[in-house]
Parts: sequence; C-alpha cells; structure tokens
Amino acid sequence: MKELEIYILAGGKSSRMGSDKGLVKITGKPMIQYLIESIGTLPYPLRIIAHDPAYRQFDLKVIEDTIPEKGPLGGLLTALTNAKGNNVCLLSCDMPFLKTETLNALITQSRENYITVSRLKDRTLPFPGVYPESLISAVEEHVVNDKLKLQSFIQEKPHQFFALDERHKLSPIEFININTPTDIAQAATWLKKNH
Ligand SMILES: Nc1nc2c(ncn2[C@@H]2O[C@H](COP(=O)(O)OP(=O)(O)OP(=O)(O)O)[C@@H](O)[C@H]2O)c(=O)[nH]1
Repeated sequence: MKELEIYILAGGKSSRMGSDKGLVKITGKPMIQYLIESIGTLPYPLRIIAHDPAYRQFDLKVIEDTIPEKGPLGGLLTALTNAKGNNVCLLSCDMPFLKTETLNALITQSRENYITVSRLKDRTLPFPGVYPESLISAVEEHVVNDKLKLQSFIQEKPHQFFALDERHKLSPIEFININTPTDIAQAATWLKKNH
C-alpha cells in the first residue's frame, strides 16, 4: 500500500542568502530546525535532501540528490526515488514556520495520482506539496532534459489546490520564504513580537 514520506529540500545554491540557508540561524536556531520540530510530530517518515553533511546534526536521514544541481525538480526526483513507490510530501527549508496543522490539512486533502499544492495571491506554491509516486518517470524525463521549472511541471500534470478551511487560522508568516539576510532579520523581529 502507498504511504506518505516527507522530504525537506535543502540542497539549493542559497545565492541570495550567501550561505546554506537551512542552517542560517533565526534567534539562535537553524532555520530548518523550526520545521523539523513542528513537522517531526506528524506520523510520517521525515528526511532531508541536502549535500552539506552539516545537516546530519538533526538526527534525520540526509540524502544527496540523485542528479545534483537540478533545482527543486531534481529534489523531487530524489524524493520519489528514495520513497520507492510511496507518495512524497515536499517541504522547503526556507519556509520554517509552516504549522503542523496546516500541513496535516493539506495532506488530508491529497488525492491519489494528483499533485496537491497551495495557491496564494494567484501564485502556485510548490511547497508544501504532495506529489504522487506515479510521477516518477515524468519527473525523471524533465530532469534529464533540463526542463527544470517546477511550476510548469505542476501545471502540466493533474493537480488540485489545497483549500484552507475557514476555521483554520493561517498565521501570516507560515508561507513566507526566507531567502536573504534581510528576511532573517524580519523573521527574528516577528518571532520576538509574537512568541
Ligand atoms: N535537494 C535540492 N534542493 C534544492 C535544489 N535547488 C533548490 N532546492 C531547494 O528548493 C527550495 C527553493 O529553492 P530556491 O530558493 O528557489 O533556490 P536556492 O538555490 O536554494 O536559493 P537561491 O540561490 O537564493 O535562489 C529550497 O528549500 C532549496 O534548498 C537542488 O538542486 N536540490
């Protein structure tokens, strides 16, 4: 039977941050650790896809990309290859404040053979997203041929959008990407005010 495995992508270039962004600290804690501490409470295997061995400090399995430097779509290929027939949920290390309840609601709405992603202000967000195992050969074909735009890949394949229940309170910071040192400073200010 197909199950779900969660993979945090942390294998990008971090050119805007200037150093490996998942490991950059926000008020003393590596960005990715916020995500691990919340999402790690869900009953699914949790793994990191990264090339920096420093990610081993979090006591999770760290996997290197099957084909390096292919961006998030390459990360998806790595996740699907490792999941060996299971569906995968992809998270991004630069979205550290995603809440367990929000991700759980998205996972609950996922459907067999469909990609389930969010839509915010007319933009499709590839993370958090659930990607079915049936996509593996299509993903491989895209990666091998350097068709690396994950957004376009999603548009081409059967997909649905996660609908937030009106009872669910989405915190304004949950879907925020932290890409630059300025973003780190703003997130730290937000955390100090709200926690
Ligand atoms: N495993 C893996 N993850 C990646 C790869 N490229 C990007 N990611 C991850 O995908 C998410 C979104 O990445 P981006 O912010 O678009 O790219 P980035 O290279 O990390 O950062 P910039 O160089 O500043 O654009 C982040 O969690 C990255 O760590 C890759 O080649 N492999």
